Amino acid sequence: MSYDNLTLHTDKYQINMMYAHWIQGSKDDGAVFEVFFRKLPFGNGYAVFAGLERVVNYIRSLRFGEEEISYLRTQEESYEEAFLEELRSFRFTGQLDAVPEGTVVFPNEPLIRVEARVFEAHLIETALLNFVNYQTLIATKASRIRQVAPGDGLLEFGSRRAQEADAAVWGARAAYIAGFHATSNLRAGMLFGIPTKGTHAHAWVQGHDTEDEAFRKYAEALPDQVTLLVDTYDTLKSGVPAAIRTAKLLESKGKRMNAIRLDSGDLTYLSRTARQMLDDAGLSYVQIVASNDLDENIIFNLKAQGAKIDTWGVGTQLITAGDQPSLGGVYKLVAREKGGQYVPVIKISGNPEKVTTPGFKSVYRIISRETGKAEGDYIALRHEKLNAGEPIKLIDPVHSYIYKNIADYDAIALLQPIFQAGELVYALPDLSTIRQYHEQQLGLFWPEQLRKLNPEQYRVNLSAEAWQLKMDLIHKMRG
Ligand SMILES: Nc1ncnc2c1ncn2[C@@H]1O[C@H](COP(=O)(O)OP(=O)(O)OP(=O)(O)O)[C@@H](O)[C@H]1O
Ligand SMILES: O=P(O)(O)OC[C@H]1O[C@H](OP(=O)(O)OP(=O)(O)O)[C@H](O)[C@@H]1O
Ligand SMILES: O=C(O)c1cccnc1
Repeated sequence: MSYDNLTLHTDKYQINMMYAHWIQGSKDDGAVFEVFFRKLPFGNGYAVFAGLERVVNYIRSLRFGEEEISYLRTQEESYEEAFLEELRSFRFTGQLDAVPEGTVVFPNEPLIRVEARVFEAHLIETALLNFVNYQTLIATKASRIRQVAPGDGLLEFGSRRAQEADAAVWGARAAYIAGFHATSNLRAGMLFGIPTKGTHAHAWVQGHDTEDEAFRKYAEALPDQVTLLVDTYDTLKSGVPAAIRTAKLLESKGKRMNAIRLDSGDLTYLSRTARQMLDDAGLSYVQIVASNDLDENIIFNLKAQGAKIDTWGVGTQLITAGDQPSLGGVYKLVAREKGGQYVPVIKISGNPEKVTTPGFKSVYRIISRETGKAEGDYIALRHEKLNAGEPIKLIDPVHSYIYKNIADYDAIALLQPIFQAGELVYALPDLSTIRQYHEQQLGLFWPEQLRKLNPEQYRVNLSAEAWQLKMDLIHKMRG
């Protein structure tokens, strides 16, 4: 059995719908789907889009092999052999547009747009959402952590607590995009080129007769990498003094110890006292790393309390997005081919926030030329042309009485072509480029929109035409 083929990483209902389209002869009809989420996680004011690289790899390697076909045969008696046969030559032949990874994104705007044969478009829903929901969630969590410790070192330590191996490595990557500096996971480092870092565990200290011996042996083995975990027995009475002795030993060999790590207790008190002890010993260059179930709220509080911590090791709460472990991204049909033309479709809900916005759409970030800041995102129908300089009206999609006119702006198209006619046309940027791009993205927004608590809402707006289409379809379907 191969663990690597993700083609059946889909919900059975997708294959059922593909089969039903195949039966009724509509499998080649075009369909347009959009990926978007409705609500920002963690009460944050923005999200950080991630997951595209995985989506690209997935789309490129979609294949129903012998194993997949044989398995499907056992799962549904109705599936005719000719259908299974058709799957053998299945390839993604459609168009996929997406916002680049690292883009700051908001609710209800298309992050990925898929235009493909309905046969193909159905299959990929589950995997696309799986990748994008998780990675965007973790990048957003990492971004919040970064916001509270902008000048400090941030290490991703989550692998052991992650929801399995894929989450560990793709989560480490998402955290790096959003500003973490390194991961402890070597596979993530190898796969993606993320810098790696590591200290040592309590087991190293427990595995020796004394803390002094443990620290000395460790320092002898890795003299240029010495960060010592000082809380195994008693942080201030034995750990820090033993670390100081080890640092002095290193100094006598012309080396400098990197840091100590605190992993329990009151991190403010311990870090302040340890800082003083290190400074008094002439070791002001030795830094302090802290870990222990940290998240953005604890780090914010520790900093407010005056903790003297240079680097934060963050595991569980980051990699599992502990306070909100899923992003509710969805994949919705917005247009379908009928008689050779695309017609817009809508999904109506009693909850106005959940009514989808129909039609084949584009999304632009409207940047004020005066301030250089983003004024709002603007969703328009594909055929609408934005002529820079011509005033546009930004209408709130739910409350149409909320609008603003804007004239002096630049409009940046957020969706980039990734696949055209099934061919990859996008050069995947390397990770450091994505990270820099994310940093630039943050510069487009005001601090009020980026703050962690009760941020100012950034608006995603509809064009007048897109808004009218939505109203017309609501009235039509309500009949
Ligand atoms: N000064 C502080 N203010 C707020 N939170 C803190 C402070 N110091 C530590 N914390 C956090 O409080 C929690 C304390 O964890 P816990 O109750 O498990 O204690 P511990 O000292 O880690 O004990 P253990 O030895 O079991 O690991 C951790 O999430 C830690 O990051
Ligand atoms: O607390 P997190 O944010 O999840 O960060 C990762 C944790 O993993 C390690 O603890 P663990 O008890 O697993 O092993 P150890 O013996 O190395 O401390 C490390 O010491 C951190 O406390
Ligand atoms: O290197 C470390 O200190 C580390 C790595 C993983 C988890 N906790 C700590």
